[in-house]
Amino acid sequence: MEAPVLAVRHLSKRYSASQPPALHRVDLEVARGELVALLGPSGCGKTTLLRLLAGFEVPDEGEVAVAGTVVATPERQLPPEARRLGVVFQDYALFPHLSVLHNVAFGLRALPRRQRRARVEEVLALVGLQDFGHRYPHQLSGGQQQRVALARALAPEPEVLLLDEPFSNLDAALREETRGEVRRILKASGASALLVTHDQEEAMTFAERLAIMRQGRLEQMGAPEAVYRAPRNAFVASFLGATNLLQGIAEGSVAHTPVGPLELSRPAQGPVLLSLRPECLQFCARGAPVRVLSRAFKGHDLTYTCQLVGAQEPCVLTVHTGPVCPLREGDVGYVATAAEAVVLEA
Ligand SMILES: Nc1ncnc2c1ncn2[C@@H]1O[C@H](COP(=O)(O)OP(=O)(O)OP(=O)(O)O)[C@@H](O)[C@H]1O
Repeated sequence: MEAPVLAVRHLSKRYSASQPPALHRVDLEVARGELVALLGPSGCGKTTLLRLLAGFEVPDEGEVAVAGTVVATPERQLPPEARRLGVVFQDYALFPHLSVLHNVAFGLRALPRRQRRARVEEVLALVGLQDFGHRYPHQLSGGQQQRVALARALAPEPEVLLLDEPFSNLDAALREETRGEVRRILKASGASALLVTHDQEEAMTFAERLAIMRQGRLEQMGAPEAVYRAPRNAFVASFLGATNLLQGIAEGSVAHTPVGPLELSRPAQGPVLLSLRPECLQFCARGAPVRVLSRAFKGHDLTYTCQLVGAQEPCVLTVHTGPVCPLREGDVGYVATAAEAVVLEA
């Protein structure tokens, strides 16, 4: 099997002795041609990891290898420009006084003129901006500037692209469109990329694999659907989409919970913590009685927040339904489950 194009081993970084480490023994690999998203809440260490990869910080422990070459250890670091990494920043960081052509040619100064021209034309065509070479950044829309930044980063044919929250400056509609476009361009060019984001939907739609971080540690890695369906713990379950966390008592493949007996993702005995996604609960003619606390209509679906009636401990449930459901605030309905509950802690 081919070696990973990016390999991070046991990487740690602490900014000050009085603070917990910003990054603690992180292991992460990106395969050639793979799109990976690094996802986590604010302050979890995403930017720190990116800065260590790019060569803007020095690790305390561990190493970074790009295409089999070690580029950073605590003792020895290659300079950023020698790491064969491309970076697309949140604010694009285009040179305002240079035309699109010159922005894209910036990293190609070592190439002979004719080759440089050909490569610039090639990447501008790849991002669909072949007719914009003579414009300046301020004459472009946000989405177009983003594509210029991408073309500039791709031009020197980096081994891996690091994308630092690249869509966060775009408004919602443009963000989705640009994200799809950038993904298409990266797949078409066979690029390998690590996208840093705190946006779950962005990570899930963009990446083939997610790396979920919390407090400087990697919590779980896997394909978006696999992580969504089988989160390893309560943090991952709640961070990647909404979920209901329920206590229960397991007896083999079933657990007794405040919403009734639930089928389990794996057998367990005794006290368990379970995750049940809102779309796995349905309003039915029979089931656990709930009172509707709030109802949010979102066009294509509805989100209900409900309180279980008659439970010993207060129990609030989130339920997702299709766009048509008559239950209103204050109504009593009945919920039943339509899927297995995921065992998080047994
Ligand atoms: N230069 C620095 N000096 C001291 N502490 C820092 C420095 N940079 C980051 N930190 C701390 O390290 C931790 C991780 O920060 P980091 O910026 O890597 O997180 P992040 O996941 O990128 O957050 P965000 O999504 O808000 O950008 C935080 O507690 C932060 O306060």
